[in-house]
Order: sequence, then structure tokens, then C-alpha cells
Amino acid sequence: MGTTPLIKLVDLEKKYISQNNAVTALSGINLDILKGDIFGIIGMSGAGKSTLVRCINFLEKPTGGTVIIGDKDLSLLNDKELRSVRQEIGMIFQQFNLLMQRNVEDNICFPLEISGMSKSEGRKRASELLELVGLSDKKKSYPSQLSGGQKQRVAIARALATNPDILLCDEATSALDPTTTRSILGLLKDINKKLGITIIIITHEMAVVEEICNQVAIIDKGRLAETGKVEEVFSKPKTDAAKKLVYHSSNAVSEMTGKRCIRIVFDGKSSFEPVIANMVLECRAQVNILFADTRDINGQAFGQMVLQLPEDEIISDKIIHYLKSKNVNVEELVDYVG
Ligand SMILES: Nc1ncnc2c1ncn2[C@@H]1O[C@H](COP(=O)(O)OP(=O)(O)OP(=O)(O)O)[C@@H](O)[C@H]1O
Repeated sequence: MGTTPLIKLVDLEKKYISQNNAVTALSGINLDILKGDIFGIIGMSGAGKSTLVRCINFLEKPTGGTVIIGDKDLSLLNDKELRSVRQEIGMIFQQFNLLMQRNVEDNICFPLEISGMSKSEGRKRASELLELVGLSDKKKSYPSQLSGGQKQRVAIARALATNPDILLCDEATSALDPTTTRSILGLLKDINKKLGITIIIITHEMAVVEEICNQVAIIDKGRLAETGKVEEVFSKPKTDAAKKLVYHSSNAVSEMTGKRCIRIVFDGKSSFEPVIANMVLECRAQVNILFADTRDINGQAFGQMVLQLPEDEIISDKIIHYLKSKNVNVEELVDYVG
């Protein structure tokens, strides 16, 4: 990863103005995306994600601020120059957007034909790309003969055909089942490594961000709520928007009752068992484990656990104090429930 941003969003603002009202879909968005990043942009429905994707490549003109890609300020470019910048940005979508009347090979060749490449060269490039996405045997198939995961692989091959520096993925796995999602995310990771392409993942699912991204930005009601390394946001979410997304991804919420609950997070260097066992002995208190799991974020193992504390405030405080004294990352979930 480099240190100078490849993409810079500067004070980005988008207002939709109609006859009698104005909706501010985005405002004050400042973000630096470095070359080689797999950058997740996450938010709940209506947060402004789709607007943001369209603004990144100026398919939608922002009403304030700008986007800088490399050394180009997109707000200063004419339509022709914008088209050429967009050639450097591949895109994939939730609905794949393949041409149904063309076979796989011709779908991939389509952007190459537009860019003026000869048919034979285009076919050669399509073969290389199909190998990269693991679909060499489907060259002559039509989209209707493919599964969702295979369609998305074709869409990825097509998006990469013109050798873009950036790949924008707009809810690219939202229509896929969990196993297929995982394999597509694996492919994107592979492409990022092999080709050095910077990838932006727009999603409403924290699990997608955890699986593949190194950086994340959380968009809430059109504003940037929080941004940072995925492992930091996962282990210490600061804002309500981040907390909601992180806790939601662990399905813990529905299992909680009205009592005091805490979430504790361990990194790979420590483990739950001795700390919890010693805490029970030391504080002479039982806790209820509502939820526990471990996950791999950027190659580092993280464990998280949601504990329901006893009714007795003094004992609860003692437990929290004990855990903190053992350098465990403890967070109360009081306001979050009900
Ligand atoms: N063309 C438009 N005209 C007016 N308002 C719009 C337009 N497009 C989006 N909005 C509004 O802007 C806000 C952000 O919408 P956007 O579609 O970007 O959110 P989102 O995070 O992508 O949501 P979802 O995940 O549900 O698609 C919403 O309040 C939406 O109603």
C-alpha cells in the first residue's frame, strides 16, 4: 500500500433538489483511499451509499466539494476527460448487469470493442481474464446458463478488461448466498494482490467488510460517522452507527434481556477461557454468556463475547473492574438494548 491517496474525497456534498424540497444525501465527506487498499464503505439503508458510489466517478455530479483521482480533480474535467477517467474505474453491481444476448466471451469483449481493440486481441484478453476468474470453460455460455456467482465472475472479468486501477463494487455480493459471497470476496482479494488494484466495496453488511477490507468508512445519514482500520473499528467502535453495524453482525442483539450487558473483545494474543474462569473465581459471580465467536480480520484472530452481568450492581462493577485490570477491552451495551 502506498502513502499518497489514489482517491481523495474532499468535502463531498450531494443535495437532491426538486420543486418543493431538498434532500441532503451526502455532506462533509472527507476520505483518503490509498493505492492497494480494499476500502469498505458501509451504512444502513438510506445512508447515502449509492449516491456516494455515483459521485466517486462523477456519474452523479456532487453539489459541493470534489473527488481527486491520482492528480485529476474531477470537478475540473470536461465530459471527454471524465469518460477517460472512468475507463480507469471498473464497476460491478448487485444485479451483475450482463448483456443477456451475448455469450460470456462477448460480454467481456464489449468494453474492449468500445475502446477500439481488434476482435482477435479482445478474444485473447477475454481468455486471460476468464482464466483469472476461473471460468475458462464457460466462454461460450450465455448469462442465463450461469449461477449468480458465475455471473458475478463474468462481471468482474468484464470490469477488469480495460486494465482499470480501481474497482468499485456496489453491493456486489448482496444477491448471493453466504458460500458464494465468500468465494467472490476471495476472488476480489486475489485480484487485489495479483494486480494491485485498489478496491472499494460498498455494502450494508459488516461481515463483508470484516472478511476482505483493510480500511472502513461508516456512513450514517449522509455523513461520515467513523473511519479507520477494520480491526480497530471492530474492536473499539466509537460511534452509535459503528456500534450498531458491529453488534448487528454478531446477531447478539435479539438475545439480550434488559439487564446490564458488556461486550469484550480479545485479539489473537490472549484467549477467553483463563480470564473468564479467573473472573468467576475472583469476583465470586456467575455471568451469562449470551454470545461468543471468533473471526479473522486481516489475518488476525479476534474473539468477542457478550456477557450478561448479575443484577447486583456492586458485583457487576467488580466484574468490569476486574476485566479492565486484565487489559480486556470492555464495553457496556446498556443503552443499546431495548
Ligand atoms: N434521485 C434522487 N432524488 C431525490 N432523493 C434521492 C435520490 N437518490 C437518493 N435520494 C435520497 O438520498 C438519500 C440517500 O439515498 P441512497 O440511495 O444514496 O442511500 P443508500 O445508502 O444507497 O440506501 P440503500 O442501501 O437503501 O440503497 C435517501 O434519503 C434517498 O431518498
